[in-house]
Amino acid sequence: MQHYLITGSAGFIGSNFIHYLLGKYQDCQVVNLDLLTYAGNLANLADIQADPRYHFVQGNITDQHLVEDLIGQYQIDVLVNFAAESHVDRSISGPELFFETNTRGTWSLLEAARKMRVGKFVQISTDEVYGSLGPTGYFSENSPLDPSSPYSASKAAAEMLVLGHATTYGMDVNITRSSNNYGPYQNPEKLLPLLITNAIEGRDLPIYGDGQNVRDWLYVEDNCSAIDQVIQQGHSGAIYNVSAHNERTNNQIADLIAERLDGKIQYIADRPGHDFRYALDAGKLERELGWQPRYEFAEGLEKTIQWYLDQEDWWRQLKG
Ligand SMILES: Cc1cn([C@H]2C[C@H](O)[C@@H](COP(=O)(O)OP(=O)(O)O[C@H]3O[C@H](C)C(=O)[C@H](O)[C@H]3O)O2)c(=O)[nH]c1=O
Repeated sequence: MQHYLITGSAGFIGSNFIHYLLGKYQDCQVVNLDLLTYAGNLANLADIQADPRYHFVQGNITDQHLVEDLIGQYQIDVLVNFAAESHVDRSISGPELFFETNTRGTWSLLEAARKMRVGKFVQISTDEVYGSLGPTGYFSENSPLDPSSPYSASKAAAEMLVLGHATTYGMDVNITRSSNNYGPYQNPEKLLPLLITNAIEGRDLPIYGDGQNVRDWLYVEDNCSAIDQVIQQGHSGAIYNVSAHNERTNNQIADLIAERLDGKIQYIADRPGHDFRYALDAGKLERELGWQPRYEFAEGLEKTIQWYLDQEDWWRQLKG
């Protein structure tokens, strides 16, 4: 039986991952450590709060003593770090918190995991650590890191700390770098849920600059299956890109949503330092671990739109 400490699991990808784990493994214990910032929402986990395999603790990943206590108390063998400030626009207006949570926080977790001899440490990272691509080509795990924003720089720095602990202390670590996730429970500050919910509300769909920027979209459940596979089979020290090869311009995304929900696009000022294109080569994950995404983009998008249509109470509270 595996005992997981999963940080930041009241957020988007973390809460989806807990649902995935509890659905797949009858025999596991899951501790969710989450600070409950604006991005954490226990409503995401309401359906499992009484599950005896699940335990929630409110706290900060920078609190190393708390993390050490939890590791000891729950005999944790796998620590998965989802906890992060994740919104690029917020990192531009308030960068310090991104350093504190994403970089300092990862440091505290690593130190706690090292001292308490956790078996496996998995760092959830992002394709944004590579920076921006031109119109062609793909990032592989060997591409140089060239982050553009305080957010991506804080995540790249965190990765270096993880690798340093692996090399120096022999810790068993993995890093996953996924492309843009979408699906249920994503905060409507992010592009896809923002456009969907704005369209439902009859508001314009804001697109930065000329809308030609490209993102590589991954249905969140596919990211969860990839992370699970990395935990179970990932080679010690390895980094894995995670992508379903669904590149779309922001204009294409906005057009699809505008058409489906009768919305109107409005072009607005561009994001400073806006990366032009992300596109990942996920061949290593596919070849070494046999991972494949399950969802085509059209199916994932329709499921996502339907979820937001069905869950108005959930997102209206967040949009305030
Ligand atoms: C909020 C917003 C965004 N955009 C554009 C900016 C990007 O080109 C694209 C997606 O933006 P979003 O902020 O949703 O996501 P990214 O900046 O690509 O970053 C996201 O995906 C990576 C992998 C992470 O690691 C980040 O944590 C996650 O936030 O839409 C607009 O055109 N209008 C808007 O109102």
